Amino acid sequence: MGREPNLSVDEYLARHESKDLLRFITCGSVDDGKSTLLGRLLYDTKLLFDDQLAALEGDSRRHGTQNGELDFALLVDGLSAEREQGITIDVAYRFFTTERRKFIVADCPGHEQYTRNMATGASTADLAVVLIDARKGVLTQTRRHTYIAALLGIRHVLLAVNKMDLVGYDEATFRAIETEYAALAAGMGIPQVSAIPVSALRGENISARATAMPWFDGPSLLEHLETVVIQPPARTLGFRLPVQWVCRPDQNFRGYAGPVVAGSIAPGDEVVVLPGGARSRVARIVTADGDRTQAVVGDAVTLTLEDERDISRGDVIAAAGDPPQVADQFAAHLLWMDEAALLPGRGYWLKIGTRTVGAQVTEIKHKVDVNTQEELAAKRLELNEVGYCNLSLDQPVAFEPYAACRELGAFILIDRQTNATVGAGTLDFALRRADNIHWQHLDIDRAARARLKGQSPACLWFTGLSGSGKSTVANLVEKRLFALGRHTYLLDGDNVRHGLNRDLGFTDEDRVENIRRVAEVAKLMVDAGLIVLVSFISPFREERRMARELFAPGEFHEVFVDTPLAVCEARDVKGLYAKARAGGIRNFTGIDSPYEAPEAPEVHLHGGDQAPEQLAERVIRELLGEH
Ligand SMILES: Nc1ncnc2c1ncn2[C@@H]1O[C@H](COP(=O)(O)OS(=O)(=O)O)[C@@H](OP(=O)(O)O)[C@H]1O
Ligand SMILES: Nc1ncnc2c1ncn2[C@@H]1O[C@H](COP(=O)(O)OP(=O)(O)O)[C@@H](O)[C@H]1O
Repeated sequence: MGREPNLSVDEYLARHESKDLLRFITCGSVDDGKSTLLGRLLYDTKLLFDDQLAALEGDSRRHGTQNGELDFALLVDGLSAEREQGITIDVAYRFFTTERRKFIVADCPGHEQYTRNMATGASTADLAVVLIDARKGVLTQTRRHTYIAALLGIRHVLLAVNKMDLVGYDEATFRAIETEYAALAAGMGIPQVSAIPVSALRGENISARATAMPWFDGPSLLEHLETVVIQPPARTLGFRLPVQWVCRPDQNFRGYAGPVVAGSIAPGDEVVVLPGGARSRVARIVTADGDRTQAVVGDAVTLTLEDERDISRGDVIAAAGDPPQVADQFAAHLLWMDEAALLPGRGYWLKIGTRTVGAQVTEIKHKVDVNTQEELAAKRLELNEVGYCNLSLDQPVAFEPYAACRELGAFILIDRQTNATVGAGTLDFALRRADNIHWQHLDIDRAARARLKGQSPACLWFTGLSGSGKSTVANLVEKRLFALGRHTYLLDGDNVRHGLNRDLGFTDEDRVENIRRVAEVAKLMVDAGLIVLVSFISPFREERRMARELFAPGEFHEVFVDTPLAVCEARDVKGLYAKARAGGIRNFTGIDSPYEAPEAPEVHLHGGDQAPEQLAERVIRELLGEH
């Protein structure tokens, strides 16, 4: 048992390579006796110490592509990519081993504020140990833990009914909890539950069978962990390999390296590369130990193909006869992990497999109360909340429903500005809505329209606090352009909010949608050949970036009307600042709603220092290129 001291990591890996690996998560709180249970388990099996685990992690990352099953990269990959992204979600991974199996246990705190930690641990786990205090029975947190485990695709639960010593090792108490929990788990789609009565404190039924509970003839907790058979999902998929990198050591060799996440492959097999759709056959399966005649799930290999194909990181190489679907719109569960709420319509990076694409949540169908599984209406998701959402990606990706394949069905969302992992989710199915809508080709194109008007279409995007002078300056600029014979249109926040956007208020999510719509309108108008002036507070950097990306390079000019809050407040033409200060308006920009100043605007106007005419002149010079 355990790891003999003085054994090098390489020797250790070699010796234990052949044993299979069980990843599990422990759910429960300190009060349930989780620490005692884990402590005892690790003590009884003479755990591998944490610093050695750290060394092992480092080592297996260096040797990462070798065919070893002991791929610790998985610990930091998948949903825990937040490490790469620079935020730490506290999940303690422990490693131990017995004669029969190797184990990785993710020990996550149990309270509701740690839901995201639990999800991180659960995302790579095969089994969950759910702890219950025999005196308390099934609690709200039991429901929550089971729901998160089920959401993250865990199909096996070991229900450890702990503190049996405190209920006199009473069988009826145990059976009642077992029955109640079985119904709960079945309702959440967990097919396999094994209940075991234990006393972590007394060591009853932990590694050795209990003597105090002769009525229980099942295995001890450790025996169960050592012997439980983890069934793969029902449908066995064809070959899938997400390309991690393209290996080109010289002109003669081009290999595609990555993990085999489903199926198997042999030289000569026909493959398709997705999302592009190119086809070829496998020429060689290359590993550090030489060529192979076959690669199967769990292997990390490098493939070469018979034909030269344009393949890059993020593509999926798949069995030609049984490929995954490709789509850009999905229904998905999403667990929000960031202090700042998820805002539908905002752009995030989405990472699935080895691919990263731009993405938006287009709609929150409902959020799910993690404690009761009640479905509630929601316009945003706060930290640790779960929502069922529609997702829209900027480009199509190859995917599998999470229930069929975790590696191609799990995704994370990354904030585009901070690079932090802000959400993690599971794809349910592709939405077919966009399939039958094609971009209509028009013979009169934007260049033709612009030529007729004799001007270069552009978007002048004014941003700044309320009262900063956006409308005043934009208005002057439009008059000047009009006098010069230019075709223009001014979109003003106050006006657009009376019509197109009359359904929107001033919450963060409504402002995101406000800006998204007006940016799309501005884009159409630029397409029509106009010089469009947009005058909206547009307080968030992310949405201004989104607007900018809708236009061709050089077409979008961000004009920051930088007037100090005190000046705007002193002007207070509409009396709104006074109202906001008095508490009469909530979410007022600059008072109790943020304004994120532009970092690199094309034009930076100091609205408190210069007259509107001078400011307008600077904008005209920027637009007409007379600097
Ligand atoms: N809570 C709150 N916060 C900010 N502004 C408020 C608010 N409530 C009403 N108003 C008035 O609405 C105008 C801003 O609308 P916008 O569409 O430009 O705002 S945003 O871009 O969606 O943030 C803004 O007009 P301007 O003064 O022209 O900027 C205000 O007059
Ligand atoms: N550069 C400036 N100097 C002095 N007053 C200004 C200047 N720009 C605008 N104002 C005045 O400030 C008030 C608010 O301007 P407005 O254009 O309505 O701001 P916004 O559209 O950003 O809310 C108006 O009364 C306007 O006359």
